Amino acid sequence: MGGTHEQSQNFSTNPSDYKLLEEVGYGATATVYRAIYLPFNQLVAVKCLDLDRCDINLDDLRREAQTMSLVDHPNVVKAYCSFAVERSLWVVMQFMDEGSCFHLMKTAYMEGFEEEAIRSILKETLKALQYLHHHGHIHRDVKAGNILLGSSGAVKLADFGVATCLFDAGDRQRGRNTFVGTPCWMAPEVLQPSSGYNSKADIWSFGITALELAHGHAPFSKYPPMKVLLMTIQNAPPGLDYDRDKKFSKSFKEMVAMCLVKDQTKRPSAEKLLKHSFFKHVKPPQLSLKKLFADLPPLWNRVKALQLKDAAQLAVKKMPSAEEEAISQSQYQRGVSAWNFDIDDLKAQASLVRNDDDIAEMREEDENNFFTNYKAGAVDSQSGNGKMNSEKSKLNKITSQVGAIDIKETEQSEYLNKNKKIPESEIQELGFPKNIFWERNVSTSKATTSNVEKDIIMTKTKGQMVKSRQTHSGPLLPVTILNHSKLERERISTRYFIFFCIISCFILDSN
Ligand SMILES: Nc1ncnc2c1ncn2[C@@H]1O[C@H](COP(=O)(O)OP(=O)(O)OP(=O)(O)O)[C@@H](O)[C@H]1O
Repeated sequence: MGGTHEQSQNFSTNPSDYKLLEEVGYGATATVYRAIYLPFNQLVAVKCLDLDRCDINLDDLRREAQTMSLVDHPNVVKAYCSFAVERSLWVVMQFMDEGSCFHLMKTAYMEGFEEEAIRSILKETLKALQYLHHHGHIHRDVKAGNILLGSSGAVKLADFGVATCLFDAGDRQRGRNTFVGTPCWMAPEVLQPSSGYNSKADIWSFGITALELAHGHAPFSKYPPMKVLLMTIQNAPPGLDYDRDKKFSKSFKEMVAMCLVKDQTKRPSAEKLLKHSFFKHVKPPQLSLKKLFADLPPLWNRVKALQLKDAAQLAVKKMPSAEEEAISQSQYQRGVSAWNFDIDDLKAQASLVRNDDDIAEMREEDENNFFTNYKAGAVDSQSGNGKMNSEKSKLNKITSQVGAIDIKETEQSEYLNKNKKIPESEIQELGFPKNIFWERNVSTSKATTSNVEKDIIMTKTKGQMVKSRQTHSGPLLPVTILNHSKLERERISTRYFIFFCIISCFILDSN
């Protein structure tokens, strides 16, 4: 599949050849470490997939990882090898030292990037899609969390293949209370069992990703998955708004609108989209992207700070629904990922569809409250002194369950320490400008703040990964990627079930 663009020596499958350094990322099923491959003294990323969380078939997973190793394009993250280490699977890949666009936005660009940076990121991503589609593959998980950046300005699409397999084999077996993809990035035809989908579904996801990069969150991300499914089918496609998105160019708006056409046959191919005027006068990514990271601490400190923030938020939410919140956050983080759904959860969510506006409203207020209090009054312009006003009565109810969270500025770190035992020094040592997470969020619109919490990633424990006995290993072997007959069959039946749920909801709604 193309020429060699990166170092392609054989990497060993012996875990003791890899020295794991800091944690540089985490998703629903994996923790990613910066690591050194000792024989070559080369920096790599090691993605440790927790098989207990996934309950997957190792052979399926290895087949997908093998696919990744065959992909060879400057805009696709290269996987070197994979092997099992006790109850985890390690995937060794290129290290991208600025992490994902998703994490970068959560750290420092909560309202999204400027158009110039978006243009570069999208153009490089589109080149990756053009390559994959040309070779007959569908990525199926295009989203900001899977677009990785390097400090030199490199942009690479990640998670090709592995995620697909994981979600197929893992989630469905685990049943309720496990992770579910929120279908924010999912094309409408994926929900129509009769129509089938093809690479044009990636173009829809690409359009949604463009909106995610522009706003800091994907459209509909504040809603529960079932609601998103319904909105994707019923509503007009999301897009850049004439009024709200004045700062973006006409050609950007046009390009996004071309991707987000419900009729997949009317969507352009990646190749055609690359010729759109929006991508004509793009600066080299080295120029447009480098400045994004200019004043930021190293990736691992950013990731650690995000985890502390998550932990603090979960501490504030010590109430019966805290577990739900954690799941919800994970759902958002995980995204549409391979377009598979947890049937039991969808059933439960379907029964909530009528009330989810209330839920969303409550969450919005709750989130506003968190930031108001956590930032010690800097956000809540209405109350001035940080106390809640009558419009936030629902929130009062929540906070009374949580306990006193109306913290004064001087009490902020004390509060953190008391509730999560996070040393203040640890927060300061991360080297952030003061309140970096909130800098771009002060006095933002309600819509923006409301999505912050959804975008937060569940905190994960590092201790799950064991660096010991190797139980199953092997080099990556060439195999075909599209060999998912059993998985595909399951996927199709799942889609029929979803379709059935949706029809039921329509009937319920019309009654
Ligand atoms: N090669 C890499 N170099 C640097 N950081 C990486 C690399 N791969 C992944 N990451 C970081 O780790 C995060 C989680 O990785 P990944 O998305 O693969 O995990 P996951 O569990 O499959 O997530 P999800 O299920 O949410 O897609 C990414 O968002 C990114 O920030």
